Amino acid sequence: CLEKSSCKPLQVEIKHLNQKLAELEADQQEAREKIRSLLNRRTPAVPPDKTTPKPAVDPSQLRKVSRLTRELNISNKQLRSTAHQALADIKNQLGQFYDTVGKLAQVEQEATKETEELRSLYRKEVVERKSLYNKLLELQGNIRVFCRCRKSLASSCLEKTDDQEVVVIQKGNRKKFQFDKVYSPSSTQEDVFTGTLPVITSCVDGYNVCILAYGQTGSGKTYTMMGSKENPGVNIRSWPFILRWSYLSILGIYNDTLNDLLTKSPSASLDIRVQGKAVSVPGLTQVQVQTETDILSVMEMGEKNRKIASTKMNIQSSRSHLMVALEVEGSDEVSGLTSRGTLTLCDLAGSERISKTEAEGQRLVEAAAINKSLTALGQVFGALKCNALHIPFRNSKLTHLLQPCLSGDAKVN
Ligand SMILES: Nc1ncnc2c1ncn2[C@@H]1O[C@H](COP(=O)(O)OP(=O)(O)OP(=O)(O)O)[C@@H](O)[C@H]1O
Repeated sequence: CLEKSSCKPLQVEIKHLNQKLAELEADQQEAREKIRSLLNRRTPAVPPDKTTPKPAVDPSQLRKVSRLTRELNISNKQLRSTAHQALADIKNQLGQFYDTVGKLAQVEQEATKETEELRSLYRKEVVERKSLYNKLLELQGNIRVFCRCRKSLASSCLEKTDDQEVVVIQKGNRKKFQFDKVYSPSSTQEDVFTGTLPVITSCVDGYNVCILAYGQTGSGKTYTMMGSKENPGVNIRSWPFILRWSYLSILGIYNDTLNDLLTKSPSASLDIRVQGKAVSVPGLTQVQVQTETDILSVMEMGEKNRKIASTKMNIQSSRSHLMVALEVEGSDEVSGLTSRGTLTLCDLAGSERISKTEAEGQRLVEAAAINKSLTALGQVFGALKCNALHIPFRNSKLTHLLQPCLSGDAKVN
C-alpha cells in the first residue's frame, strides 16, 4: 500500500511526459506534411509556359516554415533528452525508494525480533523478581507480628526499648516482649501502612495475604485498619496498590456464626464449604470493584449492615470479627503474565478477660465466643510456629476461614 501510493505521482509524471512527446511528434508530423505539400505546389505537374512562372508560395514563407521546422526538431530533441533524463531520474529515485522500503522492512523485522526478545527477558525478570521478593519475605518470616502502642495508654505501662521490643511495666515488674516491629505512640497511620506494604505487594504477585488487627477493646484495631476519613487506615491505603479487577466481600463473625454484610439480610447465617484446599462460603456476596470510589461505597454498605446485624442481635459492632476479603486479579500487559491473590483484612473483636469485665448474660456469651475464636487463632499460630503436623484450623469458624491465608506460602501481618 505504501509502495503503490508513493509511486502514483511518478507514474502520473511519466504519463504526462509521454503525452507531451506524442503531441510534439504529432506537431512535427503535421509540419512535415505541410512542407511536403508546399514543395509539391512548387513543382506543378503541367510544364511551365513561356511566361515567367509565378512562384506558388512566397519564398520568405518557405524559409520561415523551414526555420520553424528546424527549431521544432531542435526542441523535439531537447524535449526527448529532458524526458529521457527525467525518466532516468525517476528510475533512480524509484530504485532508491525500493531500497529504502526494503531496508525499512528489514529494520521492522529486526525491531519485532528485538521486542520479542526483550519481552521474554522481561517475563523472566518478572518471574525472578517475584520469586526473589517472595524468598526475601519468607526469610523475614511469612508471619510477622507488629505492635502498635497507643498514645494515651502507652506512657504509663509501656516502654519501647528499640524497634523490636516493648517492656510492659506492671506493679513494678518489667516484662519484655519481642516483635518484628514496634510502632511507638507517635507513629502515624502512614508509618503502620508502610510496614504492611511488602505483604500487600506480595498479594499483587499472586499470594494470599492476611492482615489481622488484634488487641483488647479500645486499643485501636478499627482505627489502625479503617481509620477516619481524614486519616485512613491500612484498608483504605492499600486499595490503590491492589486495585485492578477485584472482587470484594465482607463477612461478620458473631458468636461463631457468619453474616454476609453485603446482602439485604445481613443477619442470616452462612456455612463454610471445603473443597480440597479451597475454603469458601456459598452464597456470600462478592461485589466487583474497579475504583476507589466503588470500594468506599461497598465498605460503607458493609459498615451499615454490620450495625444492622449488630442491632438485631443486640450487640455492639466491636463484639464481632470483621473480615474484608479482596480477590485480586492482575495481568502484566508487557509480559502477559497473570496472577491471582487474596487480601484479607481482619478487624478482630476485642479480647478481654471475662473475670475482669464481669460480663453477664448475652455479654458473657459474646465474650466466651470471642475468646474461644481468639484462643483458636492463638493455637493455630502456635502450631504454625513450631511447624506442627496438624494445624487446628477447624477449631473455630474464624480460623477455618483464615486457613488459606495462614497456610502454604501465604503471608500474615
Ligand atoms: N493511634 C491512635 N491515635 C489516635 N486515636 C486512636 C488511636 N488508636 C485508637 N484511637 C481512638 O481510640 C478509640 C478506640 O479505638 P478503636 O475503635 O479503633 O478501638 P478497637 O480496638 O477497634 O475497639 P473495639 O475492640 O471495641 O472495636 C477511637 O476513638 C479511635 O479513634
